[in-house]
Amino acid sequence: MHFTRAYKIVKTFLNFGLDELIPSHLFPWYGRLMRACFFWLGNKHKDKNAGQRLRLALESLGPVWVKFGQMLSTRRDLLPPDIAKELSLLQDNVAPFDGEKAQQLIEQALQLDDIHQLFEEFDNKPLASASIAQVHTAKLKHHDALHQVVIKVIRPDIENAIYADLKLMAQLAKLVSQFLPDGKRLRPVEVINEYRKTLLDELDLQREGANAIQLKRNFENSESLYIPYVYSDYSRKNVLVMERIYGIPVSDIAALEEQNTNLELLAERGVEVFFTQVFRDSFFHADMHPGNIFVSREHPENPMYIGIDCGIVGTLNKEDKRYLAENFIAFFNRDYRKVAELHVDSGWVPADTNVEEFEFAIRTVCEPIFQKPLAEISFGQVLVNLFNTARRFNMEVQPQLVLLQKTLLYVEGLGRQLYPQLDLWKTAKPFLEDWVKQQIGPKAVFSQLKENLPFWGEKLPEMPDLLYKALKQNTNKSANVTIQQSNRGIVWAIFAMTFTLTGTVFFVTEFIMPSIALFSTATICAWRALRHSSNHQV
Ligand SMILES: Nc1ncnc2c1ncn2[C@@H]1O[C@H](COP(=O)(O)OP(=O)(O)OP(=O)(O)O)[C@@H](O)[C@H]1O
Repeated sequence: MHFTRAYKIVKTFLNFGLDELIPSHLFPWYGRLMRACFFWLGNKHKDKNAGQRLRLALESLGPVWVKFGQMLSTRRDLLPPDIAKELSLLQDNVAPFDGEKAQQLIEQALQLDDIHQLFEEFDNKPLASASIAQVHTAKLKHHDALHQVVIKVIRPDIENAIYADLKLMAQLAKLVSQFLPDGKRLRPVEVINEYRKTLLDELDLQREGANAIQLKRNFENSESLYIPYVYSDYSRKNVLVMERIYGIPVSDIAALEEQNTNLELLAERGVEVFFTQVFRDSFFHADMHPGNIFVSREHPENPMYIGIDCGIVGTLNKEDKRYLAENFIAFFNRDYRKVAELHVDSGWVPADTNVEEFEFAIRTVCEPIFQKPLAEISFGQVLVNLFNTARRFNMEVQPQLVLLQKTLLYVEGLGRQLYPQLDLWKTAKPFLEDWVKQQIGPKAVFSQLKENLPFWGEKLPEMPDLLYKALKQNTNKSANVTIQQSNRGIVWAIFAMTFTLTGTVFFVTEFIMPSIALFSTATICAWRALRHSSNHQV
C-alpha cells in the first residue's frame, strides 16, 4: 500500500510536470538523475500553466492533498501570488458515503441497538458531505422534547488513509529540505508538521465540540455571534450532535439583500467579532471560510452571525497580543522604528538584529501600502508583508500568527464582499487602542495585582515567620556590625513588602482608607530599608 501510494504520488507529480517547476539552476544533478529513472512518465498537461497543473495534481491525489493545497493557498508568505490564487480554487469533490453506514457508525459510537432509540426521523440522505466528515439531520429525543439536530460523522476508514498520506508527505518534505538547495527556505518540514496537527485535530469531533462550547460561552449574550448548542452527552471522537441552524450562508448576498440585512453593520460586526475573539478571549475560530459562516434570519436590521465547524481554533498569549496590537498601531502611524523594535522586544526576531536595517526593510515594503486610501488597506496583507520581511531577518515561523494572518485575510475578504466600502481601520483602531490602554497604566497594574492576589494571599501568612527568622539571624550575627546593618535593611524591606501586600489586599477589596494607611507605612519602611542599605554600602 505504502509503495503503490508513493508510486501514485510520484506518477501524478511527473504527469502534471511539477518537476518542471523547479528552476534548473536549483535542480541538483542527483535530483535530475532520479527524475531520469522515471523516463516513461512525462508532462501530459503542457497546455496548462504551472498553477493549474499543481491544482489538478493535488485534486487527483485526493482529500488530504486538496486540504493541504487549500492551506498552502493561504500562505501568501511562501507562495507566489498566482500559484496561491490558483490553489484557492481547489475543490474537494468527494462522493458522499452510504447513509446506512453513517447510521451504523452513530449506533456504534453511542452504543445504541437502534438509532431510533435516541433519534426520531434520522435522515439517511446527507445534508452535506465533505472530505473528512458527513452531516445528517435528525430529531433528538431529549428531556421529553424533540430537538432539531445535525449529526456530523467522520468518514469510515479515513483515519488510516490520512496517516499514510501524512507519512509520505513528511518524507517528501524531508527530501525537499535536504536535497533542494533552496528547499530549507520554504521550511517544508515545519509546514507539513503544522498541517499534520491541523488535520489530525479535525479528525477529533470531541475536540471540535469542546471548542464550540467554549466559543459559545465566550459569546453568551452577544448580538453579533451565535454558536449552535453541542449535545456533549451524545458526542464522541467520530460523532458530534449539535443544534441545527437555519441561517443564510454568508456568501449568499442576494438572499441577505432580499431580507434587507444591514450589510454595513454585518461587515463591521465581522471585524469586531474577530478582534474580540483575538484580544478579549485569546481564542479565535480559525476556519472562517464562507462555508462555515451563516447569518441569522431574525432581525436583519441588527444582523447576527452564526458560526459552525469549530475544528480549528487559534490562541495567542498575552505578549503576542500586546505586540500585535502595538504593531498595528505603530504601522498605521507609519512608525516603522517602533515596528522593528517590537519585533525584537517580542523575541520574534533575534535580539542581535540590526534595528536600523530592519526598520529600513519594513519601510520599503510597507510604505507603498499607504499609496492607497486607509480604508482600502488590507490588515492581512500588512501582516503578510511584515512577516515576509521579518523572515529575512530570521524570524521563526510562529504557527499561531500564521493562523491569525490567515483568519484575518478571510475576515477582510468576507467584510469587503458584504460591504465593499468597509473601513477596517476605522472599526479596528478604537478597539486596539482601548485594548493597549487597558494593558498599561495604573488600571492594568491593579488588575495584574488582582490577578496575582491568590498567590500573594497564600504567601502572606508566611511573612511574619520570615520576618522572625531574619530578626533572629540578625541577633545571632550581632558581632559583625556590617552584616547587622545589612540585615536591618532586609528586615525593613520585608516590613515594606508585607505592608504593601496587605495594603493591596485591602485596596482591591475596596477598603480604601486602611489601604492608604498601609501603603504609607510601607513607604516609610521602604525608605528605612534604603537608608540601611546605603549606609551598608558606605
Ligand atoms: N449546526 C448545523 N446546522 C445546519 N447545518 C449544518 C450545521 N453544521 C453543519 N451544517 C452543514 O453541513 C456542512 C458541513 O459542515 P462542517 O463545515 O461542519 O463540515 P466539515 O466536514 O468540517 O466541512 P469543511 O471542513 O469542508 O467545511 C455545512 O456547510 C452546513 O451546510
